[in-house]
Amino acid sequence: MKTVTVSQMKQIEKNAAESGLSYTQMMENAGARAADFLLAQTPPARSAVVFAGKGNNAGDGFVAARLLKKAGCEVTVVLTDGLPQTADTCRNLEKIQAMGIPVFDFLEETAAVTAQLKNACVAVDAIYGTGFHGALRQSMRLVTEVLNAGGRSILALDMPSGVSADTGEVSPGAVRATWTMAFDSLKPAHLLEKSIPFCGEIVPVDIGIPAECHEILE
Ligand SMILES: NC(=O)C1=CN([C@@H]2O[C@H](COP(=O)(O)OP(=O)(O)OC[C@H]3O[C@@H](n4cnc5c(N)ncnc54)[C@H](OP(=O)(O)O)[C@@H]3O)[C@@H](O)[C@H]2O)[C@@H](O)CC1
Ligand SMILES: [K+]
Repeated sequence: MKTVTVSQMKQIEKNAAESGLSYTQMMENAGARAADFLLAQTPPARSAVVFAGKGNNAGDGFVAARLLKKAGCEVTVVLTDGLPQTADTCRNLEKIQAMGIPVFDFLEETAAVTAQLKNACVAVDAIYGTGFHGALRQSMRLVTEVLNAGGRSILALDMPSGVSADTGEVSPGAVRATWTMAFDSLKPAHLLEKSIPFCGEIVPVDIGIPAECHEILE
């Protein structure tokens, strides 16, 4: 798997979209790989709490939540940043709501979230992916503190939230993942000394982007 910057990744996704693989399908594939991974653990995940932000990273998390639920896993979703801001992510939130998956708002229902997390086998970090920049806000650090507490396994989607993909800069309060699933390509932060401890084990996954869409890198 190659290493690409965030802007190169955007170009690769654009090439994929132009070649017929929609952004919606890429999100579906990313979330499906995450669900498959958790179900393939020994023992398979029986309960999961998915922490979701407002960008496309959250959309991947909603897809994973839906597919985990379909496979019989008990799933709860926690919105950490209010309602989603991208069309695909909104559509995927609607789907999980239609399935009856409980959706909590972290700020309004912190106690309920903490209780759900206590009983969960695994947490999924779908707060920020490659779109993260700067530092985690103080209010978000309360979220990541709860997520990081308790010694439960954490699967970070694409990036642990609070880590900048291009530079590996780690914001105070960043998520400390057990595994980080790298979608399509590695990002610099997956390989940098300062961010590696926050990524845990890197799990590279194919989200269906054809090889020729990477030709900008040749
Ligand atoms: N392209 C695709 O279709 C595919 C993408 N995929 C997935 O999407 C991910 C990238 O998605 P994304 O570009 O939407 O960015 P994401 O990481 O969700 O976050 C953006 C949001 O966070 C916000 N924000 C950032 N920093 C912040 C801060 N310090 N404090 C507060 N807010 C902050 C930012 O706000 P803004 O910068 O606009 O102020 C914006 O609202 C990628 O990693 C992969 O998982 C896959 O599904 C495959 C198909
Ligand atoms: K993430």
